[in-house]
Amino acid sequence: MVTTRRGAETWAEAAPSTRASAASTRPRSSPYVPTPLEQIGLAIFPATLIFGTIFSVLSPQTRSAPYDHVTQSHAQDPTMAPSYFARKSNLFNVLFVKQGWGWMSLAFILFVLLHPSLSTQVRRLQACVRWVLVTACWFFVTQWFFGPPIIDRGFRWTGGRCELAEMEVEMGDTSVGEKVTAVACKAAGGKWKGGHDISGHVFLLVLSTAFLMEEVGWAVLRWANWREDERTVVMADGATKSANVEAGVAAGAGRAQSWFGLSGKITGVVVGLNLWMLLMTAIYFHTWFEKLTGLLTATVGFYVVYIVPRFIPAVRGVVGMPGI
Ligand SMILES: CCCCCCCC/C=C\CCCCCCCC(=O)SCCNC(=O)CCNC(=O)[C@H](O)C(C)(C)COP(=O)(O)O
Ligand SMILES: Nc1ncnc2c1ncn2[C@@H]1O[C@H](COP(=O)(O)O)[C@@H](OP(=O)(O)O)[C@H]1O
Repeated sequence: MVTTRRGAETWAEAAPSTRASAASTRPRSSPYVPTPLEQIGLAIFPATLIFGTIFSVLSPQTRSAPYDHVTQSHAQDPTMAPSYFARKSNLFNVLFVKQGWGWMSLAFILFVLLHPSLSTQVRRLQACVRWVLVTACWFFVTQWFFGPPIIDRGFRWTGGRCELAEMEVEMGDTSVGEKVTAVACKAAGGKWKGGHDISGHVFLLVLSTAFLMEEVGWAVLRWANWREDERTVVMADGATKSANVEAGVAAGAGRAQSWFGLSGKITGVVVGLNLWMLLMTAIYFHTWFEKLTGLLTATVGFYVVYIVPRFIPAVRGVVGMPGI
């Protein structure tokens, strides 16, 4: 942990050798795990899921509402649902989460275009490369993975299938059982039943929030030099150094300006709504184990895009690091 703070001017004016030696004398966090500050940010996700799950068990209103394990939800009738947020048709779900990757991407694009900390083309390009990587991760897990997405493949691997609806049985239609995606199954009138259904909502909300926290958080933190960078990286010669040694812009360069800007504030709204909806999913939907696997799947994507580059210089050369 850093014990001293430098003014923007001091840091910017210091000779590179002075900066490098200051960096090398600091106690280091490991490049293989998130920094202590990141750990606090990331702990919000399991804490929200644990709190929501405990709340759902303790709340008399939620406990007494009928729950259907096939649809992963409480009774949807407005008179029986334990809350407006327990209904899949709630506007925050339909307009926000169901288009969640779009909203996150919009906030991110605005930040990349408008925030002065991303002033160079290289920084913008590397931020976009990281967006493409997390988007590919989202796409493979929830939309398509050389056929059905990973969530639907996992459901089938764990014994799930599309169960025939009554009408299809009467009509002798057995093709419904062979549907390999949840969407196709439900559209054909079947029930997507019997397997482990990784929570797509938990996955999407955690990955998109962690992405915005990394991209906007580190950029703003270095821009304002509000707190000194704790990240460390493994160099090509194997030495571990502060990420600052690779920084193109001095920490604190924007100290005198607005730290977040309009785009940073928009990101804050998206992050706030994401966390609220994560809490709602935690309280009203899915089993605790499906929420946990949603969280773990998002954690793998986060680790690959944000931690792996810290200890593999060649990867870092392509994807860069936020704020550096
Ligand atoms: C060799 C092949 C290589 C392929 C490489 C693929 C790389 C993928 C990269 C990009 C492709 C996609 C481009 C995406 C552009 C992004 C723009 C958007 O954001 S799309 C519009 C908004 N749509 C969404 O946000 C949908 C979000 N919803 C979901 O993901 C799901 O509905 C859910 C996870 C919320 C859960 O669904 P549910 O049905 O279970 O409730
Ligand atoms: N916070 C939330 N608000 C409303 N519906 C939610 C929700 N979290 C999950 N759901 C619903 O619960 C089901 C399982 O979600 P997921 O697997 O993505 O976590 C989905 O139903 P539908 O697919 O019928 O819309 C989804 O819409």
